[in-house]
Formats: sequence, structure tokens, C-alpha cells
Amino acid sequence: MVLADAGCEVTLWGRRPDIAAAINTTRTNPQYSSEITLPPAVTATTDPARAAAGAELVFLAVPSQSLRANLADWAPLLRPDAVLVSLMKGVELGTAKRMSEVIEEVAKVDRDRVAVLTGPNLAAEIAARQPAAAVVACRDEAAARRIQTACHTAYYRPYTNTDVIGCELGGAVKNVIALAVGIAGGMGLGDNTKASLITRGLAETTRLGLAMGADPYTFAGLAGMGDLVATCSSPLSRNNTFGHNLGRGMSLAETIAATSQTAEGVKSCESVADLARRHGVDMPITETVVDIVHNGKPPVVAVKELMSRSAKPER
Ligand SMILES: NC(=O)c1ccc[n+]([C@@H]2O[C@H](COP(=O)([O-])OP(=O)(O)OC[C@H]3O[C@@H](n4cnc5c(N)ncnc54)[C@H](O)[C@@H]3O)[C@@H](O)[C@H]2O)c1
Ligand SMILES: O=P(O)(O)OC[C@H](O)CO
Repeated sequence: MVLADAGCEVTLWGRRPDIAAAINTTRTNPQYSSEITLPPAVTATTDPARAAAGAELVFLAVPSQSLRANLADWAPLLRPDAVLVSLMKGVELGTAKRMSEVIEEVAKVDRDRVAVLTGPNLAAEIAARQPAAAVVACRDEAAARRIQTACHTAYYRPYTNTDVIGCELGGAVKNVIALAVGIAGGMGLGDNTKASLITRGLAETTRLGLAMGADPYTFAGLAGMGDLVATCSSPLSRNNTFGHNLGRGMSLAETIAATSQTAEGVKSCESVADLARRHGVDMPITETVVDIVHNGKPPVVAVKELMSRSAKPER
């Protein structure tokens, strides 16, 4: 919708023939965001060759853990000069790779042709065409500007940035922090607790970013603070809601059953913790989220442990 509103011809690939047919005939997706009428410039197909044919810009928006397998099928179909844009906010399990790294590796493209679009962009609000800003990150500034133009509308304001690592980490780690904030909210804890988690969450994100070569200023921008605030304060966030359900006592199985879309932080908390260990960075909130979500640690115990860590200077 954003790309079409900005003047692009868009071909949307999806797995399910019934949904693709519904989009083409009714201009709506009956499963997600059925209240939106898609612009006429959007058509849908289940044929990846048709979606890729001639596409100068390819926006990738499948759940992060499925990117490698999906892209392996699509890569041979892409135009050799296509620019690939990741909308995904996760880190691959096992390899601890960022999505742009997976794209470079699987599609065998130079990193100047891989970009990331991120920022405080809760889908339902974008779909309602409410004003929002975003960041297009690419090592090649000219490519970032092309993408910026391709998605700039009256309600969507993208900025460019060359710090791909920082922008990607901001997007992936905020999902983990949103789980922590959601858990706190579900436990009945208030705004001091949430603000402390958000701020210390940003501190551990920045520490990891510095260790990986990111620009620390990125974390004060839309990809860092901006997305963290949106995700940690909104009931529209899947990660925040997932955490809230855990915090109010639902089991992991019940919480997964109640979640219809991807909450990236659930898997990426493990890969972010892995990345932190590989870089020798301390990420106590991320480790706590792993313990609660995957190791069955009761949230009350986890809070006590976090609060009894040794006292230290703020930075
Ligand atoms: N929804 C948002 O508000 C939002 C905003 C910004 C970024 N993102 C990021 O975009 C990415 C996708 O999120 P989403 O909200 O669209 O998630 P989603 O769960 O709605 O999945 C996206 C699409 O991928 C399809 N899909 C699921 N598993 C698949 C698989 N194995 N292979 C192929 N297709 C599959 C789904 O049917 C759906 O159409 C995530 O990394 C998320 O963090 C989401
Ligand atoms: O619904 P979430 O938690 O995946 O967050 C959506 C977007 O990433 C917010 O920018």
C-alpha cells in the first residue's frame, strides 16, 4: 500500500492462492488488515517468477527464520541488478546472522544492493495511513535514496542512513525488550519498571551495536529509540502482547496458541543472546527474556535476580 501510494507498481507474492485471488478481486486481504482497500497498483500472485519479473526493488517480509529457505527459491528469479530490501526484524537462529547478511549470502549479491527498512512502523497504524517516519539503511547511499523515493508518501516519511548494522540491531533487539516490557506489564508492574527496562534495554542494544561496529547515534534515532518506544508502549505490538500474556501467567504453549502472527523476539531472543556471547557483550535483559520464555524461569524470580545484580555506574 505504501509503495503503491508512492507511485510504484507492486506485485505482492503470497503462499495461499485463495488470499492472492481475494486481493486481486476484492482489493482486500481477508486474513490480515481486511479493513484496508489496496490501491489498484497492487496485484498479488503465488508465482514467485511473476512477482520477481523485472522488479527493480524487492521487499522481503517473511518471518525471519523462514527467510533463508524462501530466498533460496527466489534468488535465481531476481533481476541481476535488483536491490533487496529487508523489512524483517530478527536474527537467524544458529548462525546469529542479521537478515541483510542472510540475503547477501543466499542471493549472492553485493552488500551495496542490500538495504533495510525499519523504524516505529506498527502495521495497523501504517495501514490507517497515520503519519510515521522510518529509516532506509544501505551502505550505498544512492540505493538508499532510491528506496526512500519509492516509499515516500504524505503519511510515510523515510530517512536514509548508511549504518545497516545499527539499524538492523535496533529493530531486532527492540522485539526482545518489548517482550520484557510486556512481561512486566502482565505482572502488574508500572511505568517506572517499564521505563527502566526500555532505557537499560537501549543501553544493552547500544553495547552490542558498538561491539559489532554500529554507529552509537543510530540507537538514539528511529531504528533505535523510536521503534523501542513504539513497540514497548503499544498493545498493537505482537511482542509486547506476547510478553504481557506470559507475565499474567499464561504458559508458553497457551501464549503461542493465542498469537496468530510472528512475534520475532520469541526466537530472536536466543539468537541475540548468542550474538552477545560471540561478541563478549553483557545483555542481562535479553538473557532474562531467554530464561523466562525458553527455560521456564518464573517472571517473579527473574525480576528479583535482575534487581539483585551488582551495583554499577550507568555507563
Ligand atoms: N507487522 C508489523 O507491524 C511489522 C512492522 C515492521 C516490521 N515487521 C517485520 O516484518 C516481518 C514480517 O512480519 P509480519 O507482521 O508481516 O509477520 P506475519 O506473521 O504476518 O508474516 C508475514 C507473511 O509471511 C507469511 N509466512 C509465514 N510463514 C511463512 C513461511 N514459512 N514462508 C513464507 N511465508 C510465510 C505469512 O502468511 C504472512 O503473510 C517480521 O520480521 C516483522 O518483525 C512487522
Ligand atoms: O508487532 P511487533 O511487536 O512485531 O512490532 C511491529 C513493528 O516492528 C513496530 O515497529
